[in-house]
Amino acid sequence: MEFSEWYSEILEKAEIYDVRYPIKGCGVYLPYGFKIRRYTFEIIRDLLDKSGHDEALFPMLIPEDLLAKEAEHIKGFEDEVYWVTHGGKTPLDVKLALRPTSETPIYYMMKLWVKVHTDLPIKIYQIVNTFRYETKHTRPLIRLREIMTFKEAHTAHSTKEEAEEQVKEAISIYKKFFDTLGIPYLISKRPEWDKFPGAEYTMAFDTIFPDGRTMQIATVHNLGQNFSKTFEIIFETPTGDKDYAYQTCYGISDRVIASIIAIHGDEKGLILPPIVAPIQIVIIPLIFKGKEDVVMEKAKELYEKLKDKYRVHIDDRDIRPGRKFNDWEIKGVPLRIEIGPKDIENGKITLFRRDTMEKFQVDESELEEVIEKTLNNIMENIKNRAHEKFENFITILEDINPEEIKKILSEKRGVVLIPFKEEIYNEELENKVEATILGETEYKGKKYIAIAKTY
Ligand SMILES: Nc1ncnc2c1ncn2[C@@H]1O[C@H](COS(=O)(=O)NC(=O)[C@@H](N)CS)[C@@H](O)[C@H]1O
Repeated sequence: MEFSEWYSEILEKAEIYDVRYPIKGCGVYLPYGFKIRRYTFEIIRDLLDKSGHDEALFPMLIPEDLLAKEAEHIKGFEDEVYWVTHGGKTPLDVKLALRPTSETPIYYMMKLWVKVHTDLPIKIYQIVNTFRYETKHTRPLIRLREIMTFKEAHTAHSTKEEAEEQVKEAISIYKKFFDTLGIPYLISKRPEWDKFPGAEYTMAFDTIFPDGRTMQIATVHNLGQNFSKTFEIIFETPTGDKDYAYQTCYGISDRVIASIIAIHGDEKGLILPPIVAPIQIVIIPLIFKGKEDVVMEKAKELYEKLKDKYRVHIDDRDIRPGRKFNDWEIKGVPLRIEIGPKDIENGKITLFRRDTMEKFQVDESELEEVIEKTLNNIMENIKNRAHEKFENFITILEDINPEEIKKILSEKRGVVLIPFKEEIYNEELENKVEATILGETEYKGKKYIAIAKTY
């Protein structure tokens, strides 16, 4: 089945997301999908909190003059901003933008907070919805008009060096985040013509979807003093001089959820990394006539034993076991316990792991140890599989050959790496190869220009 068809179907069949909301580019997180989102963003919250960031919350509405303050920024977003023009029947004297991203409201406030160098650094983030009137093809969780899970971090520093260090810290935080989820990535410095509006430079994480196209799943921007000069975020230095703050910002969105689904799934459905699985272990009682009680009793006993350590669920619906197996395989539940009368007699437990679809038996006495090992092994296995597929999508060429690059990108797809050469690194290279220049990247110790067809 073609990837985008598989992707749309799995969102519905695994009850993750409902696209039928009556606004294009907007959709609904169903409870199962919402839990995946919650566990996923708990990981990034934890990483940010443990590296000195504080979570905050800013208004969604931005007055027109504020949004337009930084020339590059508004130029980059003016075609994508949603405007509020009325309060009820009353026309507003100042149009209000629905935040496409929150540099302007946050930096307006930072001006009020920052006076002396000891007020710095500021390292805050928020996880909110943002709005972009995307004109390209919208896709659920991939290209939204209401970006429902937009984690944006914004920092301000008293030296250029510290801001540079912050960019490095943000990159390492995202590396840990995607490594924890088993999502492979290539880190590139975006070309000048494709950096974030108002930034000095943009570092981006791109992954490769099953259809061979790349997806930008995170970005880190060094803003220099562009915004602090516009917003007058001025501080007194230790020597009593005045200087403008040095800033960075970095963001991820629902695309992380889309990547978990797309990269780890198989033809059967989702395969969820245990760390984000709403149900990590599902217990299926195999009910045989006259043995209902003994089986249910054992199922409940196992549930009690596991429930404090794992997210475990007993599927006691009155339907055939095969139906239950199918439902939970589609939903990507990493581990299944099947419990029937014969097993109980022999003190055995049958386990099924979703990633390899293999069934195996263990003595009840070793169940907990085997569960812990198997869940860890599932994570390792799906991460290795994802990296293998990712590496297979990368083609290194000795030199630039537009025809060969076009051929690779239309047949094999993925990312083409050509040795970095300043003289060819410009916008017309994109036209020559009829693809996107992701940027300059380090790959296995060498510097390349990365080229791909992207989402
Ligand atoms: N329309 C969209 N739908 C879903 N995700 C999006 C959309 N537009 C951007 N993103 C994701 O949001 C991330 C951050 O967006 S951004 O424009 O690159 N950067 C910012 O807005 C900066 N303020 C850092 S938060 C992108 O890397 C991309 O992964």
